[in-house]
Amino acid sequence: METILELKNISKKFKQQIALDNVNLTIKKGDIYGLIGRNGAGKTTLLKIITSLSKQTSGTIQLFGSNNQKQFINALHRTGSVIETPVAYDNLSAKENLIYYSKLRGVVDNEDIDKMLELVDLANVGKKKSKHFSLGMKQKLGIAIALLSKPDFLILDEPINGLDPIAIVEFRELLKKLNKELNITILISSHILTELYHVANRFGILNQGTLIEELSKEEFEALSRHMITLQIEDTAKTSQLLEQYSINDFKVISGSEINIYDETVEVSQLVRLLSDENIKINGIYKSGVDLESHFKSLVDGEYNQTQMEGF
Ligand SMILES: Nc1ncnc2c1ncn2[C@@H]1O[C@H](COP(=O)(O)OP(=O)(O)OP(=O)(O)O)[C@@H](O)[C@H]1O
Repeated sequence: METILELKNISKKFKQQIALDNVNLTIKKGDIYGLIGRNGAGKTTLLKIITSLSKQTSGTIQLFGSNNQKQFINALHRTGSVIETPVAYDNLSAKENLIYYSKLRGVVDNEDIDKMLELVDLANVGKKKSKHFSLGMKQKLGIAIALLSKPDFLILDEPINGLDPIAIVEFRELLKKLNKELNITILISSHILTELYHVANRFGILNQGTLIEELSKEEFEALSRHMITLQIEDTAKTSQLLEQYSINDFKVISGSEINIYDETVEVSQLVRLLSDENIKINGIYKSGVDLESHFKSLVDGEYNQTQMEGF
């Protein structure tokens, strides 16, 4: 899969303050990459560096495989972004804003503008000035402006911030549509993990300027699953027994431990099964980690694993 963005050892210092510390990150074509971090983690600084609004103190950026400054600038033309302040003009309507920006960028095509308004669901707002738009509408207009030059890569800084729940759902649908139908790779930041969880396929967790973890959606899903951990002496016999009782969603972790992910299985049922077969149980407990807890554990060093039953 083509690499769209590769950051190598990106660092940024503001006088004595280190805002980014050796960030390495790769985004592949087709990704919706969620960059998660608390306020002040360095998200905006990183996105500004990628889009050349700010210069890194050290490290390299490859955008669409660029190997020099000229190629990087060309690659930037394939990138659209909405970072920090909304760019729309308050006294212009959605359509007038798009006409203004398309003229500015030399890409005037009224048909395209109408399509764009339709795409972001602003086709019916008529002459309403953008200063009277809701936050969600302003965000959509910002995206429409960024899409005017038909980018292959879209960078959005906290676009979900402050939206109401319905606007969040609509916004996620829009991002999925851009990704699936227009093949746009997306980098999106947020300080709320669950906001990105439903839309992104890969995640990077930024904490105090350091990218502390990169995870795929599947890895996150595996983490958030609830499970029963069995500590027994005979994992082979236990595995056979589980299968015999159609409990197939389990994993042998070591010679003495099995994790069972099937949420319909009860601890008491397992104890009975194993006792009937004279399999010695050294320990059995239920555990689970939700996403926000995992995020918190990474940034705070606390791990919210609950031991509910054990002996
Ligand atoms: N121009 C600047 N001068 C000095 N320090 C800065 C500047 N821009 C950012 N910083 C500092 O760098 C750190 C990272 O800031 P940044 O805005 O990138 O974080 P963020 O993750 O985007 O946070 P938020 O979610 O609050 O926008 C912060 O400590 C911030 O104070």
